[in-house]
Amino acid sequence: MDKIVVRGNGPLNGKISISGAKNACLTLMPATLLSEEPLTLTNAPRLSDIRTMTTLLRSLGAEVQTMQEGKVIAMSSHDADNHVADYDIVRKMRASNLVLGPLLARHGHAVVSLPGGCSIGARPMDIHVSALEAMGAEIELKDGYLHAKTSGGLKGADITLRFASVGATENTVMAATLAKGTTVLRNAAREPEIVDLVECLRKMGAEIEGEGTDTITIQGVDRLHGATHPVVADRIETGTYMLAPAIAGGEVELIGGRIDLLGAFCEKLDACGIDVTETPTGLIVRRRNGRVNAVNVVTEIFPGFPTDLQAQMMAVMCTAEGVSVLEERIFENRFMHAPELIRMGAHIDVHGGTATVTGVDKLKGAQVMATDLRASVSLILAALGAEGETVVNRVYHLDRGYERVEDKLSAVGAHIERVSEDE
Ligand SMILES: CC(=O)N[C@H]1[C@@H](OP(=O)(O)OP(=O)(O)OC[C@H]2O[C@@H](n3ccc(=O)[nH]c3=O)[C@H](O)[C@@H]2O)O[C@H](CO)[C@@H](O)[C@@H]1O
Ligand SMILES: C=C(OP(=O)(O)O)C(=O)O
Repeated sequence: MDKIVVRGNGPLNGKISISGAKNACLTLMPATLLSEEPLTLTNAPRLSDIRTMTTLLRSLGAEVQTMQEGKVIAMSSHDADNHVADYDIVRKMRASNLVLGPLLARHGHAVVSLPGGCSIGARPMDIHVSALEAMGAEIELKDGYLHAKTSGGLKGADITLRFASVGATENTVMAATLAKGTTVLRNAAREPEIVDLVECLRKMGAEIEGEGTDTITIQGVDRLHGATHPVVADRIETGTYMLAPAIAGGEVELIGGRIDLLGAFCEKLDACGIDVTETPTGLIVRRRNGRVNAVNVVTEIFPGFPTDLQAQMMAVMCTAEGVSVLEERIFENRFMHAPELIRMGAHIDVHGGTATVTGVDKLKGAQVMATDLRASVSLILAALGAEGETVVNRVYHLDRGYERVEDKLSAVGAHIERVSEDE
C-alpha cells in the first residue's frame, strides 16, 4: 500500500488545475443506464472511485470506454440480462447505490447490494427506498440485497424526503425521468452535483424543473436519448487546495475553481483572514497575515458549509490564533482525523458531534493513518505547515477522490512524494 511523505517547507506559489467532480461523475455515470444511446462525459476525474463505477456498470452490461487518459468516458447501455449490483463491487463504494433508480426505471426491476456503513457513519438507504416505494416500487431486503420491482412501471408521485439526502435525491430524480406522469420531489437536496446531473438528464431529453431548489418537478418521458456532458468542477477539491496556502502561506491560483459553488466556505475563509479573488480562469487564494484566526464551523446541507471540507478546515484550525468549535451535523462519526492530528501536536477535544480545537504555533511531523478520504487529505494539509516529516499511511482512501495529489501540490512547491510499499 502506498504512503505519502510530506516535509513542511513554507510558502506555496503557482497554479493548480481543478478536476471534474468525483461526486458529480459518480451520479452522471449511472444515468447511462436510463438510455440505450451513448452518454459521453468529458472532464471526468481520474480516480479509483470512477474505475469502481466503471466496473459496476460493465457488470450490468454497459459498454464503458475511457479515452484521453480517463478524462473522457463514453458509455452505452443496451438491454442487458444482469440487473444485479454485486456486493463485491458495492461494498467498495457507497455511490454504487446510484444504479438502483436507473435500473428500476428502465427495466422494472433491480437487485442492489446494500452498501452498508463506512468509517464516517451508518449511512442507511431508507430515504431512497421510501421515495422509490412512493413511485410504486416494491422493495424488500433479502440476503443483504435490496430487491426492487414494479408492476407496470414507476408512477409519478408527490414525495417529501424526511431529510435532503444527496443520493436519495439523485436516485429519485433519475427514476422519475422514465416514470408515468409527474413527480414532485420536496425537501430535495440542492447540491451543485445534483444540478449537474439534471443538466445532463435534460440534454438526454428529460423534463425537469427546480434543480438547485428544494422542490424538483420531473415530468416522466417514454425514453431518453444520448448526450455529451462536461462534469462540473470539483468544489471539494477546490476547497481543499484553497486551504493549502492558508496553512503553508504563499499564493495559489486554482484554475477552474468556482467561488459560486463554495459560498459558505468562502465566508469562513474571509473570517479566518484568507483572501479569495476571482480571476478569468479560476480563483487566487492567499493568507492575509502570518497566522489565520480561529472560526467556528457547523456542517450543513448545501448551501451550508460542506461536511466534505470539515476535516480539511480542522487541519487549518490546528494552528489558528484562538479556539474554534467544529460541529459535524451530517455524519455521526466524522472526526477520525482528530486523533491523527493530535499525533502531530494539535490540541483537539472531541465530544459527540463537536470538536474544540485550540490553535498551537506549529504542528510537528509524525507517522499518521488515513482513515477516510477527507481525513487523508486533511493530514496532508496539516503536514504542509508542520515542522519535519509526516508520513501519511494507507492512502488508498485518498486515491478515491484526489487525482494526482502529489503532482498538483509539488507543482506549487510542496515537498511531497508517494512511496510504494515495495520501494
Ligand atoms: C458520492 C457522493 O455524492 N457522496 C456525497 C453524498 O453522499 P450521500 O449521498 O451518501 O449523502 P446523503 O446526503 O445521502 O447523507 C447525508 C446523511 O443522511 C443520512 N441518510 C442518507 C440516506 C438515507 O436513505 N438515510 C439516511 O439516514 C446519511 O446516513 C447521512 O447521515 O453527500 C454527502 C453529504 O453532502 C457527501 O458527504 C458525500 O461526499
Ligand atoms: C464521503 C465522501 O464520499 P462517499 O459518499 O463516496 O463515501 C466524500 O467524497 O467525502
